[in-house]
Amino acid sequence: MTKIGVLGANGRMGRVLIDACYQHTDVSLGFASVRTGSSLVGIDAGELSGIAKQYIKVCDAQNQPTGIADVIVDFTLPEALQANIEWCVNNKKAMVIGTTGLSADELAMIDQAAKSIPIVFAANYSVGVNLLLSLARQASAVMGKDADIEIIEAHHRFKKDAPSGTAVAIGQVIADELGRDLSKCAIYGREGATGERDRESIGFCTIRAGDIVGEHTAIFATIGERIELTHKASSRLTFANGAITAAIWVKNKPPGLYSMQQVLSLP
Ligand SMILES: NC(=O)C1=CN([C@@H]2O[C@H](COP(=O)(O)OP(=O)(O)OC[C@H]3O[C@@H](n4cnc5c(N)ncnc54)[C@H](OP(=O)(O)O)[C@@H]3O)[C@@H](O)[C@H]2O)C=CC1
Ligand SMILES: O=C(O)C1=N[C@H](C(=O)O)C[C@H](O)C1
Repeated sequence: MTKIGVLGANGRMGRVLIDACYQHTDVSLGFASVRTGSSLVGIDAGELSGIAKQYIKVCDAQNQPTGIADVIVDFTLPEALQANIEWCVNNKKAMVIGTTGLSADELAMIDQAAKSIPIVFAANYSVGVNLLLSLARQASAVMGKDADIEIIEAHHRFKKDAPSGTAVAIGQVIADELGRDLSKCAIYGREGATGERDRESIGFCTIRAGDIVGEHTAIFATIGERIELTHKASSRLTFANGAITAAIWVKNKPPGLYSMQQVLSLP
């Protein structure tokens, strides 16, 4: 049995993660924490999640129990990352991190922490998106040199970062396969007299609307044909279930930084 500590328990993902812990037979919820000073401290984690009572009181992020959870699952926001990582390193806890929109410094923080604790870090924990990453790599190898490559993503109106972490991860896989530097070839939206398309660029297009859970398409278009790889998530449980799979996998791993592709043994 793997005991999970859920951070950011009041978030869209936090609440679904509590539900996923309840549904999985081989994990259980160790604790669930919320932002320091939140009025939700003390309420039942199950009630917060909208499921049956769990008889676990939501705790304050600065008062998390150190002896209960084996793996900490962090789907919060970039500003919470440093404190979350410090707590896990100090208490020798494995981590599953799903937060996106991280800066270079924050990514370096994860790299540094992974020297002392095992961490799975992925922009997307769904099986389908991780398969799409492998397919995008394959499509790049076969037709990437000739194709115009565009990545389109759509998410709910509440999302705070753009393009999505998943879109960036797809772009990175493609750029790596083609030997391009994503920071130089990425184009984030177009407007006005843009001129003809630069053949080496990788375009990103972002849609924010309503309650879209998460959709990604990678287009490889030549003159005469195109391939479109599309993934559509229709439930956040997809991400939460993937994070639980990662938590079980990483529990007894040595310190290091692991990907969801490794968790799923994808090529
Ligand atoms: N990797 C993946 O598969 C997926 C990743 N994500 C990513 O996960 C993250 C969370 O998404 P989502 O749940 O929709 O976002 P929400 O805004 O709904 O949740 C974020 C949670 O983090 C908490 N939080 C923010 N700052 C702090 C802080 N300083 N200390 C403690 N808690 C804090 C918020 O607390 P409060 O409620 O008090 O504001 C909130 O509960 C995003 O980065 C998103 O992109 C999302 C889905 C899948
Ligand atoms: O914020 C979200 O909701 C999601 N964020 C992740 C991302 O930025 O890629 C993953 C998923 O698409 C949902």
